[in-house]
Amino acid sequence: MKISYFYRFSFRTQLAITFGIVTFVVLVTASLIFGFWFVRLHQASIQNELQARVHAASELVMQSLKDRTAEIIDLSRTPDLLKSEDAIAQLQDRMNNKRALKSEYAWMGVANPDGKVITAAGKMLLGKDVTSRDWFKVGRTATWLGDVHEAVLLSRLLPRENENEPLRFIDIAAPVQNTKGELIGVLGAHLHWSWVTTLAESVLPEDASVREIQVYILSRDGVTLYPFADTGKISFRQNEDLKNSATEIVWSDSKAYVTAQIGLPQTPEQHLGWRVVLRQPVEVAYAPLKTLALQMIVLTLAMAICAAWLAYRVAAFVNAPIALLVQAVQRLGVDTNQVDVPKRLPQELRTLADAIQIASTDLTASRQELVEANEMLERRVEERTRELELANDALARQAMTDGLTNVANRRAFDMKQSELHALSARTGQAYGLLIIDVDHFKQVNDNYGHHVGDQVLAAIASKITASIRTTDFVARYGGEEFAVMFYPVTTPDELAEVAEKLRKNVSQFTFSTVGHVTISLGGCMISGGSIDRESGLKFADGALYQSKLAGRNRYTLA
Ligand SMILES: Nc1nc2c(ncn2[C@@H]2O[C@H](COP(=O)(O)OP(=O)(O)OP(=O)(O)O)[C@@H](O)[C@H]2O)c(=O)[nH]1
Repeated sequence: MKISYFYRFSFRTQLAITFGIVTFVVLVTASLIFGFWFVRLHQASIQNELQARVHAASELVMQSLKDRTAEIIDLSRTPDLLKSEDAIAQLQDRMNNKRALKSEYAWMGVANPDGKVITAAGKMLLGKDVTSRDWFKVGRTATWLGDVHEAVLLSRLLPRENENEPLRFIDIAAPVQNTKGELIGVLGAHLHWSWVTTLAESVLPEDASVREIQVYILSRDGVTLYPFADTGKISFRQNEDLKNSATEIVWSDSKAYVTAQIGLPQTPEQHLGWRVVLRQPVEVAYAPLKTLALQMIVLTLAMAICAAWLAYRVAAFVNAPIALLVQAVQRLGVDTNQVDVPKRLPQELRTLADAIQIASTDLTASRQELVEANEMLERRVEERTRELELANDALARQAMTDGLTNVANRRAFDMKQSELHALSARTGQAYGLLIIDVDHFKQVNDNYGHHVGDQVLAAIASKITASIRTTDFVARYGGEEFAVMFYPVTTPDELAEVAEKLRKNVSQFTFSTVGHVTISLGGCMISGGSIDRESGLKFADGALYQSKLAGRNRYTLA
């Protein structure tokens, strides 16, 4: 995993992964060390057990051979053993008893110096010539313990213990001498080889067959003496040193065995050179280790899972105050209220929390100031906007209003007429237009001054406005001229009625300083769909002119 990729995880996950990996490595390392140590211990234990057993087997065989040899020596040195017929008969009784009590004795007897058997247990081989037998040859001069060999003379006389196996013995012999030290006979005994092998096998554990532990007896040359089935077939001597310790050895069957061996100690009476060996197949001996390894793997995995869970919990625990601080910092940018940071924190985080608390306090105060400043600014903008709107309205009104008479000016008239003209064209209903001119106004100016003239114009405008409906429109059309428009007009009578009403109201009004003033009017009904706006104005102007010509203070309709 790339480091940069690692940093994409949350802090908690990073902690969990780190704790998890460390714990896992420690667990696996500990398991490997413990496992290796335990394997070595177990292997040593198995090897030690086999070595102890093979040692016991060797001791037992050697001690038993010693005992039997001692018995033969003891018997051979019995005074007057062959002195008389009675002594020989007694010897036979003793040999009979010994053979009856100790089944390992297959045969026991005495041959005279010429090699003829003169007495024997069970009278076996009595009178037979044994001069060619090794036990007799060596036993003439010294105590002798011979190596295992197949029965020759006795093979027909004794039953076989195992049909598949020849009858085999080991021989013990000792010279029998008279008081002068002259040889008078050789005492010999044949011991069943099976007795030796049974002794060796007696050290095996009860479950030896299950554990496939086998005992071997090898000759000095490494040839298998026991078990008979493997005689001459199995050996390991070619490749291995002969040492009295347990080790793993590949035998001639190409299989590895835990092998414990010990050489039979040699004594003055015996130079057999046998080697007792115990072996157990490695895969069987160490089978429990496989189970143990499996158990350890399962245990390690279980512990790793527990450790991972624990790491996740520990990471959560360690990360909890940091997560709270992160939340507090996130709220700094969102909450308008002051942020409360957690109180119970480690020393380092406490310092950080204090800094966040101070920042929150400052931020809240700054935010409050900002809100207030913003509100004030908004209020001022609203005020200014309202003032601007009022000023704009005033300006708009001013632009459309005649300053002297306070009614609409000529521009406003033009716009209104265009509007009404279009409306009329769309609806098909006519609008009325009256153009009003003050009669002999020049004289007012001339007689009373321009200022009084202005007052008269303002008063006439006021009078006109008061005489028409609020929905009607009045404008100062020119110097001393006014115009009135109303919509809709259906008959000329309606137009005439308004014209007359205006004329009458003005003429009947008494103006200060000036007294009575009259007006002349010219009007027409304009249908927007029939004529254009300018043509309508010309018609009204023409009618006004007619009113002037006709003597003034009247109205004319075009
Ligand atoms: N005081 C004053 N006089 C104005 C104003 N505008 C125009 N006049 C005067 O109004 C007079 C109009 O005179 P004329 O056009 O000759 O007409 P009249 O004297 O009214 O005579 P008739 O219209 O023929 O009845 C002029 O003397 C203009 O100076 C104004 O705003 N104030």
